[in-house]
Amino acid sequence: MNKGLLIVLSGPSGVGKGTVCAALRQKTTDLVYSVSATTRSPRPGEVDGVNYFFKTREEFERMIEQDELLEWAEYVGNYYGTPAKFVQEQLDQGKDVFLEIEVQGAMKVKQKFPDAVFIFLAPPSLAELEKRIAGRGTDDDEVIRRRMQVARDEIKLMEEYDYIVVNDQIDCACRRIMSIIEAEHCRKERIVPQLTTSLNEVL
Ligand SMILES: Nc1ncnc2c1ncn2[C@@H]1O[C@H](COP(=O)(O)OP(=O)(O)OP(=O)(O)O)[C@@H](O)[C@H]1O
Ligand SMILES: Nc1nc2c(ncn2[C@@H]2O[C@H](COP(=O)(O)O)[C@@H](O)[C@H]2O)c(=O)[nH]1
Repeated sequence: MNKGLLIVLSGPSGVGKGTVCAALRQKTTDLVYSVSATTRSPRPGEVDGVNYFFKTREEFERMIEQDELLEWAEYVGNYYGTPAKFVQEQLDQGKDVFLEIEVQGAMKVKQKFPDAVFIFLAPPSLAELEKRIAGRGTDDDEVIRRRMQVARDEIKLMEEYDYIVVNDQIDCACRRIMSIIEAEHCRKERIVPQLTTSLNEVL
C-alpha cells in the first residue's frame, strides 16, 4: 500500500473535472496534482508544464517506449498520459496525489494501484453535458460530436468506480470529493498499519 493516497477523478469531457479541481485547489492545499503529457494543441491560456506538458507524437511515443508513463490513452485523436516518476515520488513521501484522467487510463491505474480511490464525476444529464462542452467554446462541432460519443461509452463504465459524484453544483461536488478523501483516510486497511507502533500493547 502506498504511503499517500492516489485519487483518480474521471468522467466525460465537459462534465466539469477541471472546474471542480480548480475549486478543490482553493479549498485544500493537502493534495498534489499530477500534470499530464498530451499531444493535443494548447488551448488559449494553457501553459506548458502547468496545464499539460505539450508533446509531439514522436516525443510522446518515446515516453511510452521508455516506460515513463504510469498510464496513457488515445482520446479523440490525441495521446494523454500521466508521468510516473512524479506520482510515485509524491506517494512515497506520504502525499495524496490527484489524477484527472479519462476512463481507459483510469482502468489501467486500477490494475497497477488497486488501493487507489476511483471517483467518477457524472453529469446531471446528457443534454447538460453537451451544453457544457459546447458552452466552453474550445471545440468545433465535429470534436464536440466525438467527445459526446466517447462520453456515452465512459458513462457505461461508471460502475467500475468506487464513488460516483454528480456534478450538479461545483461547491457540492467539491465537498463530496473532500468527504470521500477524508473517509478513505479512515479506512481500517490504511489506519491499522500506522497505529501498530503507537498501540502495540493491544494490537
Ligand atoms: N456544476 C456545474 N454547473 C454548470 N456548469 C459547469 C459545472 N461544472 C463545470 N461547468 C462548466 O462546464 C464546462 C466544462 O467544464 P470543464 O472544462 O471543467 O470540464 P472537464 O471535465 O475538465 O473537461 P475536459 O475533460 O474536456 O477537460 C465549463 O464551461 C465549466 O464552467
Ligand atoms: N488517460 C488520461 N487521460 C487524461 C490525462 N490527462 C487528461 N486526460 C483526459 O483527457 C480528456 C480530454 O482532455 P482535454 O484537456 O483535451 O479536454 C479528459 O477526459 C481528461 O480528463 C492523462 O494523463 N491520462
